[in-house]
Amino acid sequence: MKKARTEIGRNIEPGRILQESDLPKLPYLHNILKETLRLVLPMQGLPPRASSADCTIKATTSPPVQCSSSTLGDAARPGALGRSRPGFKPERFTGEKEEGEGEGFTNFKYIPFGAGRRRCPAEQLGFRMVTTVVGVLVQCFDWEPMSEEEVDIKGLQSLTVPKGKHVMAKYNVRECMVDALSRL
Ligand code: HEM
Repeated sequence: MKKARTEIGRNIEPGRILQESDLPKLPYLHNILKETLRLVLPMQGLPPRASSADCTIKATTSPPVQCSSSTLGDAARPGALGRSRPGFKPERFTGEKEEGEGEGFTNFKYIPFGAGRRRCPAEQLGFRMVTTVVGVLVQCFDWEPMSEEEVDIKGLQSLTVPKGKHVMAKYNVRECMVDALSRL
């Protein structure tokens, strides 16, 4: 949060609430969202797929088949960027590369929006909406957890993944943003 706030402070004029058009200036904030989606997928399963004709992949042909839903949670398989890599580290999406990581995380190692033809058509929209909201919350308010307990990130089983346990936090409007917020 401190790093995001520093980035916002450096790039947005004092007292102005950030907006969507500022996002290109806030790459660290964007990386926070990417890292969050790596660790906690809002949608765990993909809709089931069925092929309507024979399908040949590398010399193996299979007949039309209904595939069960593959889970995005499989992103935790070896070599992928899933939860097997612990720790919250937005920097992994920038220059600091670990083995197998890098620009864009290709080879299906990072697929919170699915992959292929049916991938989420609103990836850009979703990212921009959520990044703007999180950016404004960080810019305008001081946040404190209500307890020292580690946040339980487990979600409930469902198509999207509502949190099992709500996160309780206290917030205060930051002095420097009072005017801007009162003009809304
Ligand atoms: C952070 C936000 C979002 C995430 C993580 C997300 C994730 C996903 C995933 C994993 C899929 C399944 C892809 C597949 O089957 O391969 C999907 C599909 C889809 N999403 Fe999103 N999504 C997000 C936001 C949105 C928003 C804001 C919209 C609409 C305004 C949207 C519209 C759709 C639609 C229409 C599909 C079905 C695409 C198809 O079957 O061809 N999504 N999304």
